[in-house]
Amino acid sequence: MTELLTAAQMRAIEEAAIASGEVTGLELMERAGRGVVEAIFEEWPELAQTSHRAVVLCGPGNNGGDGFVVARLLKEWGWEVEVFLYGDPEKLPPDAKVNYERWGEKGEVAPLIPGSLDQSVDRGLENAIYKDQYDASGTWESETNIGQQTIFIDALFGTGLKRRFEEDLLDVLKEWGDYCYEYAVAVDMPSGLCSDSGKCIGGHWVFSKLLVTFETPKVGHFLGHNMYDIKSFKTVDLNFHWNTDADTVGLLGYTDLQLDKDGWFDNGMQKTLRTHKYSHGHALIFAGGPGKTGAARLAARGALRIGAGLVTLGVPPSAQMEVASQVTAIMLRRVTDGSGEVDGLDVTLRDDRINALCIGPGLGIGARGEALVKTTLEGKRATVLDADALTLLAQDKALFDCLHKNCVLTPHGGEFARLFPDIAEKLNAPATKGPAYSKVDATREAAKRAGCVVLFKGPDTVIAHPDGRCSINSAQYERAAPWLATAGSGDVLAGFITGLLARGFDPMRAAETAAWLHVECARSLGPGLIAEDLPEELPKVFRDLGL
Ligand SMILES: NC(=O)C1=CN([C@@H]2O[C@H](COP(=O)(O)OP(=O)(O)OC[C@H]3O[C@@H](n4cnc5c(N)ncnc54)[C@H](O)[C@@H]3O)[C@@H](O)[C@H]2O)[C@@H](O)CC1
Ligand SMILES: [K+]
Repeated sequence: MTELLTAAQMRAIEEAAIASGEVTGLELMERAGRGVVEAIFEEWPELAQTSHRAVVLCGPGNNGGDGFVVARLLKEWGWEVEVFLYGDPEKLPPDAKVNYERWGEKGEVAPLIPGSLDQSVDRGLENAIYKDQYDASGTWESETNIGQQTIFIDALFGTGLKRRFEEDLLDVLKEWGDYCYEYAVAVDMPSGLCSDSGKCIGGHWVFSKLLVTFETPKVGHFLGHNMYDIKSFKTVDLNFHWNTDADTVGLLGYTDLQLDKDGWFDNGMQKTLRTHKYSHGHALIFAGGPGKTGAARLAARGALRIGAGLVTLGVPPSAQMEVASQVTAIMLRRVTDGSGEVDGLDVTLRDDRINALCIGPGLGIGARGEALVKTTLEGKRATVLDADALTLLAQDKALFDCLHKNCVLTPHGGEFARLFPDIAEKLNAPATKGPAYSKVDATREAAKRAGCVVLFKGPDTVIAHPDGRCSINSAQYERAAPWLATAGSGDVLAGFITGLLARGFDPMRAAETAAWLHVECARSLGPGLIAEDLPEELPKVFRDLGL
């Protein structure tokens, strides 16, 4: 799994490498700056053809130091380079100071103060390529795109951002935001955003198209939704040895899922020629009353498609006809209440082959729902609790206390806030200091309190285990799938997790694998997706994965 680091963890591994004598800080900075230049040419090969103009904004720390290296290397390529420094050059840290001086042999450094960017843009316009012409329809087009010859490098702040910007810097950055750039690069972080949480600490942040980070991405790169302007994300290898005992966060990727070509999934419950449907578990998913059964049916379809051997919908008698008219491969069983000889859940659960349950989608928050959640939790079987079940847990502390290690909670933001109001308050408080409390911190704290796996949904889904293990399933950058935010998509996710639990996955791995496949289905299908499509796309995704 790609390990995502916090600023403190990154600093620790860098300091260890320097202390071991393997590399100097100056060499790391040189590799970082060179990496940025290479990433620029890789991203925009057209820029390597001729010389261009670069505007580099350097900050008061080592991020600024990287900026001076980039400026020097671009100058050596024959580019026209303007460098601005925010802060006192005498106070630069040692390696940044060396690179400030090296740049000083090639060009000037202007202070970054309000107005300086406007003047720089004016200078750029003197050489602008004006495109005045008739377009195909005969309309006069006039376009002046400063981005056509200027590349902007944001090396103001990286992992060391600590507090809100002073007003003078805010003025400068608002000036920056007035222009639309075709070529804009964030060095390590978009300045203003926290590298641990992705939150805006500075009061404003710098927009870019390309983000270049170093050695391994930071946790904050994959949290929140502030980095929507970044179209491309690159990681430069700084080439030093490190490993860390710290609790790092994993970024989920295909190779982490141990999907196995011969057996679908390498988990001891593979689908092979020797197995039959009872080898792959039996999932029970509860439906709500009439007119509310769609959510559970979506979950059931998801559980079946992801490979549960059998899936049964537990329905109240009033909804039996509705559900029966809609399902075929999925079975149906009357479950009227938590207990009772006629249609009681306790009777259904006498069947030990039912090894995974899903409760919540469309369940309702009335007495039946509450009784079913209670009996479900008492059974201690692998269980996904979603939607209305989460509301019921939030309302009843005694019910919440019944959660056990085989549970998976799948809240979205609103449900999370109901279940863990104090944690959500910390998470949603305006960030004023770095590093800020993050969605990773919040999900870890929630998992510990609940004593089970918590999957906190979003384009930055965070999955945490009570023992501290944590991963992010990102639907950002090249995995962006905004069309996944559609009614019922969460029900399908709950069904995917349930299906994998039925197949014997442990709760953490079931949640991680399901979340990753859920995004893959959305990416495979593309815009126009509705929740019903997600389970139906799984066979294609499996096939594309070579399963
Ligand atoms: N960790 C690594 O392995 C490497 C880090 N490098 C670079 O070094 C960066 C981290 O350097 P630093 O720790 O010096 O951190 P930064 O350069 O991000 O900024 C720290 C400086 O900014 C000041 N500061 C923080 N918030 C401020 C605010 N709101 N207003 C004004 N000043 C503020 C701090 O007092 C400090 O002087 C990384 O992001 C990366 O760009 C690279 O040079 C190479 C290797
Ligand atoms: K930056």
